[in-house]
Amino acid sequence: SVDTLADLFTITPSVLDEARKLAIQRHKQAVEQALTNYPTHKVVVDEVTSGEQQFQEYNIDAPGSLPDFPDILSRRVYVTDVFSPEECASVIDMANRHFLETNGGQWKELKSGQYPVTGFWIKDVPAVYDWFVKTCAQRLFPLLAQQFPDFCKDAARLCVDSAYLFRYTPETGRRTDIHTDSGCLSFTIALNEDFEGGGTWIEGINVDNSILKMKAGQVTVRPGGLKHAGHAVEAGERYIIGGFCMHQDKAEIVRQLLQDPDDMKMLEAAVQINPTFEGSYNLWASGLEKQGNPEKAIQVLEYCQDNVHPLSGSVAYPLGCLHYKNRDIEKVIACMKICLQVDASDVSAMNLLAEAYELRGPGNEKEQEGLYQKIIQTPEASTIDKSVAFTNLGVLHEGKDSEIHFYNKALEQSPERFAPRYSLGGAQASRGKWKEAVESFRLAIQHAETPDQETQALQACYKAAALLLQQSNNQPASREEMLKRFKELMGAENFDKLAARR
Ligand SMILES: O=C(O)CCC(=O)C(=O)O
Ligand SMILES: [Fe+2]
Repeated sequence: SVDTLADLFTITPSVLDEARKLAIQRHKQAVEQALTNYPTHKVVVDEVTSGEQQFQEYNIDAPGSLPDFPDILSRRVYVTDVFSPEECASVIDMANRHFLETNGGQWKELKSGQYPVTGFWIKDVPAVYDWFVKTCAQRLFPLLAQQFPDFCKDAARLCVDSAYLFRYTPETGRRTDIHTDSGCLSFTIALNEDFEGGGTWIEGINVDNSILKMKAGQVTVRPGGLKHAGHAVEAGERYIIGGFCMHQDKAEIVRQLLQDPDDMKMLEAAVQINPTFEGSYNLWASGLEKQGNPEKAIQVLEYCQDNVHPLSGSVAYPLGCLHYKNRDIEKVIACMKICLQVDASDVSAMNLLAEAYELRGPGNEKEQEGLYQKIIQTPEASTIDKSVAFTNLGVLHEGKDSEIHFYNKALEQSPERFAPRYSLGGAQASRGKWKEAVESFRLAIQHAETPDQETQALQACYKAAALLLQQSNNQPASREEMLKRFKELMGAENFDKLAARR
């Protein structure tokens, strides 16, 4: 590892100047796009009549810093009452009606990091959109300007980079991944409160469990660069609107430089310009790895972990993956433990941690078993995640009664997967259950995902069929008779396929 960032930098001061220019250019384009998407500047805004709005205020105490304007934007979160329950209900209603009319009532799915969430970009739903553009200009921008006066003196200079409405449910997406927003000022509107769980997790906020709860109609305003997540909903539906804003006249240099994941110089420039923002390092490191320089990628991430942010999943996860490729198992384990300390339901981290324990060899079965069980019980885990975990449990329980039970559970989760079908056949064969094994291998052939898997399953099927025939007390009288029986057992098509390969 390196002690100073200077040892990692390669770009010249003139490239740094270019970077700033490019970022300003991108910002201009982003503002233009923002005003096209959300023409808040065309809304007539009445003279401000009401007095100062009252806010509850929360401090943030976390490592690292905001990507842009860290000295001007205070790391604070503010909550206030804005909308009536009726107005909130009518927005939810507009959204539901839209999907009834356009998609049979079915909501669309968006991605948040490793998790799916149902919802939509506000600009794609006309009724909500009209209400939203007006509301931003007339009611929300003024709140942002009021709370961040050093950053924004004139609410009319704000614009919306992007905005979405999310509907979290336990079944269709209960949470978002931990992230920062695409804009330096954000607001979140709580549209309802009749659900369990939910709330916004915000790194380092001084409330219980770092989860901020709002009543319907309340709005949070905060710097978009704070790390946060929609916290898991346990029951019911939770509706929120998130809006990410920019100042038309103030370019977000670092965030803009991070837009192109392949432009290495610009990623390095982002780190040079604000080395205290942890979020640039993983993008730079990922570019370095793609360029064939994993050693330097590791140095970059380790520097960040040691000097900028010791508890960051977006650093620890890619760093752990790089260590995994080097078979540096103890370091993988340390990194994945950091991920799970930050986010106890990070399924990707559980999977990689379990693989690390497997590579560590005999004596680590308890840890693996614990992790696979945990994945199965984690609501965020996808059916594939769970199927893989059940399959791995089967492998861990090889030879025991539970082995077959676990493969069947894996198939219940995900009947399309090859691995549990093939493993099930193997488990039946090793118990001398040739007839069942032949059936399982036939299904495995059907579900092969690669030509190698197909060959593997064809051969296993043949072998099981042969052993089954051997057992039979009426042996085939002729070679023809024997071929016929093989074809019956394996399926003629499979038999021919295998014969053709020999
Ligand atoms: O669900 C929440 O409270 C947070 C959603 C979010 O990420 C945002 O509004 O930016
Ligand atoms: Fe967000």
